[in-house]
Amino acid sequence: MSKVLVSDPIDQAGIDILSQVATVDVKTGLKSAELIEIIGDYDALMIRSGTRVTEEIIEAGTQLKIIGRAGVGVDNVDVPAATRKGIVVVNSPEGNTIAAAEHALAMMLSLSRHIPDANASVKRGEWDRKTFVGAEVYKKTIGIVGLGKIGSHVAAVAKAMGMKLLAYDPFISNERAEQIGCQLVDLDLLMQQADYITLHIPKTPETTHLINAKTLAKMKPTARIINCARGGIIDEAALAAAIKEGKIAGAALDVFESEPLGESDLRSLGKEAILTPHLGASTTEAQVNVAIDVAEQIRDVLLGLPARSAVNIPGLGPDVLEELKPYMQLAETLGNLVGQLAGGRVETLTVRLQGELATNKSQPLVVASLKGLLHQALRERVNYVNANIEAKERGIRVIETRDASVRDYAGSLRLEATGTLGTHSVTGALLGEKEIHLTDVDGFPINVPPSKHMVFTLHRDMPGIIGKLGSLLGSFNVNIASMQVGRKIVRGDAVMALSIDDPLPDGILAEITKVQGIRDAYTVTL
Ligand SMILES: NC(=O)C1=CN([C@@H]2O[C@H](COP(=O)(O)OP(=O)(O)OC[C@H]3O[C@@H](n4cnc5c(N)ncnc54)[C@H](O)[C@@H]3O)[C@@H](O)[C@H]2O)C=CC1
Ligand SMILES: O=C(O)CCC(=O)C(=O)O
Repeated sequence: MSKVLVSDPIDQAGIDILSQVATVDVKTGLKSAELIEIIGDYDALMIRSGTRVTEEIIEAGTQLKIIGRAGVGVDNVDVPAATRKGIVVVNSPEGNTIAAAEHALAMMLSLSRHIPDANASVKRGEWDRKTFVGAEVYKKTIGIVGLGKIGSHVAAVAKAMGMKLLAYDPFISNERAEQIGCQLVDLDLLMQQADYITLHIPKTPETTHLINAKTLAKMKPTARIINCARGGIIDEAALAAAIKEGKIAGAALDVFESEPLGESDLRSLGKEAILTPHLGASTTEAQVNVAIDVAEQIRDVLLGLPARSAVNIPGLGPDVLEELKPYMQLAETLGNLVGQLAGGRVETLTVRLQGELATNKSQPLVVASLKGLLHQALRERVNYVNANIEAKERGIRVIETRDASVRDYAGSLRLEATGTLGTHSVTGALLGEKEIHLTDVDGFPINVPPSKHMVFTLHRDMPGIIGKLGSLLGSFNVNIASMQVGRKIVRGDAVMALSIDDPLPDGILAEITKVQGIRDAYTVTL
């Protein structure tokens, strides 16, 4: 049975799902060295923001197949290191969207009405109404940095509260921003005009210290800034100084450069600053959502199925996966088949999306084709994560083409492999949405479902040849399950595809090619 390590607190709903397929150990608060010591025993690691998954941990995780982040940000995982090792990294892109957005909005209202400090003063026995005079958000301007899932929800609620919306997000179109009711502006203008600035961007090298002494200096003295995204996007020392010097009115922070927050100037600030201990996703609902979302993906990957929200599989989002899943299986099967027909080292793989398939994203199908192609060489070491890298390292050139005019089947996929031993091609389609059929081998039309063990021959279409091959296989006790011949012209060249019950015993392929009229023979195991 597989083993899963859960190294941060995760809702029981997730543990229950993992337990269906694995032994689950929950060990929270581990130091890095302790994690390195035990990670080698586990097939999967499930974390929240408390575990930093470094390259060292990934190197020590020799059995690891998947790292599941029960949340959005994967900045605490060395994703490139995981990708190099073929480890899938998944997250829960939407499970805590509402929780994080509501926390940011709660921070904005708390800041404008001094709720935390007013509450603390009443609890101390005071009744001070003058100190806590606040400001309304109605008709004020909110500047949203990052108009993704969380930023968009913040926008919708802020709009309903009567706020004017500005947004900075270089990756969002004006049309999308308009739909949300936001005016897209550059960061400078947003910093200058907003009364409340709220950050909803990932932490990347580009966003680290995006908000610094220089950008803070552009804010109005009455403006406040909220960070419920990631610590380190704001330069904390510069922020504390700006508040102390009265250059801005305040800040609310849920996330910090170093967590838990240690000694910091931020802690000495008064009611102008509100600090929470990374609570953005801490609602009962969000924790159930993310635990289920990520546990289901870990379960699927441990069962050999693809994950719906892998962050290190190019182009494979949940919607794409849903639509392309059966075609990915087709691509993988064809890749495996053409790789075996090609035999030697493959130098070029041409992936052609045909018919209706031509309008789809090609990247996931290319990755699946490469996974199949490399299967003979790498077995389970190749997966959707590292197939591209492995192909590149082997110098395999990938050419993607499309031909929407091919109409034999609704959608079909053609792979052509050129290598040291020549060129071979296979085409396949789905019948009844899921059933894979080979529709062409080396340019000869056929229509057979692939089976585990197959023999293909290239032969002359002439009387008696099928009988001779059948007798030969029979004499070696090889049972033929099905057989089909594909030809272009009568008595010309033809391809025969045979499904056999067991692997072809050693030495028989050479015997087959001795049959008069048979030029080439190949055996494959899929
Ligand atoms: N405090 C907490 O507990 C939580 C924090 N988060 C944080 O919130 C962040 C945002 O989450 P989502 O909205 O779900 O992500 P998302 O991916 O839907 O949206 C992020 C947006 O940021 C934009 N962006 C990227 N780089 C940018 C840049 N340099 N300047 C401006 N915009 C940029 C993207 O175009 C995208 O629209 C996450 O990356 C995570 O770090 C998420 C959940 C909970
Ligand atoms: O796991 C958590 O509580 C933090 C959530 C978070 O920061 C995220 O989802 O990016």
